[in-house]
Amino acid sequence: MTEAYVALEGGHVIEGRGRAPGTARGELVFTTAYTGYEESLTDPSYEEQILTFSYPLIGNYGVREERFEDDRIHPRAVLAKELTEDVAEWLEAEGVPAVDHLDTREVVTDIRDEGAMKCGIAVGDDVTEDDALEQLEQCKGMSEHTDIGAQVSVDEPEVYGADNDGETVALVDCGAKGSIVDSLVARNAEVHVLPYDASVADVEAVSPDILFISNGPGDPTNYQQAISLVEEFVADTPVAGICLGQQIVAEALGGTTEKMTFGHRGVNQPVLDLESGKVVMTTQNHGYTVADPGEHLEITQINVNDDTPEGIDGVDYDVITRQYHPEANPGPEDTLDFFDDVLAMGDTRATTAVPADD
Ligand SMILES: NC(=O)CC[C@H](N)C(=O)O
Repeated sequence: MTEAYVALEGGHVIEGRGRAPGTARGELVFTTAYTGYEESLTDPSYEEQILTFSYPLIGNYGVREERFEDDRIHPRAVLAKELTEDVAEWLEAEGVPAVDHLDTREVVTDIRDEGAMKCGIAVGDDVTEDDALEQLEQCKGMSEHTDIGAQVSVDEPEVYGADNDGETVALVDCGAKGSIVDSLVARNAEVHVLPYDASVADVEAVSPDILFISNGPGDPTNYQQAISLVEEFVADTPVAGICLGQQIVAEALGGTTEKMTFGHRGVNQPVLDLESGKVVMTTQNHGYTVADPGEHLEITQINVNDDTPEGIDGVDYDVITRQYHPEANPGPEDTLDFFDDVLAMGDTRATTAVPADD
C-alpha cells in the first residue's frame, strides 16, 4: 500500500492511506462543509493551505466541471476520512497529494486546540516519515507568502457581460471565485476583472460605477496595491468587497485585521443582521478577520458563534462588504441579495449625479 505521512507543527506525525502521490506543505485548516467539495477544492482562497474535510465521506456525488470556481485545484494537499475514487482520481490528475483513512477528528481537534498550523505531507510508494517532516520544516506561515495574489489573479484584464447595459464593475481579482463574476453578470453588470496589482490608471480606464475587491488567499496586509486603490477611489466610487475584500477595505479605511486561531470554513455559519435581527446561513472560508473597522466603517452583521464582523457598511462613504460568501457556491442562497445591494449603490450614484435644475 502507498505510504502516507502527515507531519503537524510540533512534530506529531499521523499515518494514513495514500490516495494521490506527492509531497506538499501548507497551512493546515479544516472545513465542516458536508457538500461543496468541488467548489472548495477550486476556491483560490485555499492557495498554500492543506484542506482537511471533517465530514467523513467526500466525493459521493462525483466531480463535475460546471461546479468549479476556477480552472484548477488550489489547496496544496487534501485530507479526509474517506475520498471516493472520482475525487482521488481528480486530485491525482492535478498532482495534488491526498490522504484518507486517517482520523480526521484527531486532526480537527489538534487545529482547534493549537490553531491553524504548518503541515508537511508525503505520499508515495517509497516515502518516509522524514519526507513529511522535511516538508514541514520548509513550510512558511500564511503571512510570509507576501505576493500570493500573483499566484491566483488574472495576468491581463478580462471582460464579462460585455453586452450588458447595467452597472460597470471593476473587480480587482485577488483570487476571485467564478461565481462572484457570474452573480454580477446575471444582474446585468459589465464586469472588468483586473489583476490584483492593477494601477489607479487601470481602474480609471474602466470608469467603473463600482470598485469591487474579491476574495482571495492569505494575509490582507500583503495586498498593498488593492488597499491603495480603495483609498484612492472610495470618495467618488462606491466600493464593495467579499471576504479578503472586506479585510482590504478595512485596512484601507483606517481599520485593522488580525489572524484568527482557526478561522471559519463551512457552509452553515450563522450570521446575525444587527438591524433586522434576522439570522442567515452562510458559506465561509477565512482565517483572518477585521479586528477594528475604524471610524469610517460600521459593523452591520456579526457571526453568531464568535461575534466577529460579517458585514460592514460605510459611515460616510458608499461601501458594503461581507466576510462570508454571498455568491452561495456551494450555497446556501440566503444572502444573494448582497449583489443587488452592491449594484444599487451604482444606481444611486447615477441618480444623484443628475443636476437638479428645477
Ligand atoms: N475567502 C477569502 O477571501 C479568504 C480571505 C483571507 N485570505 C482569509 O483567510 O481570511
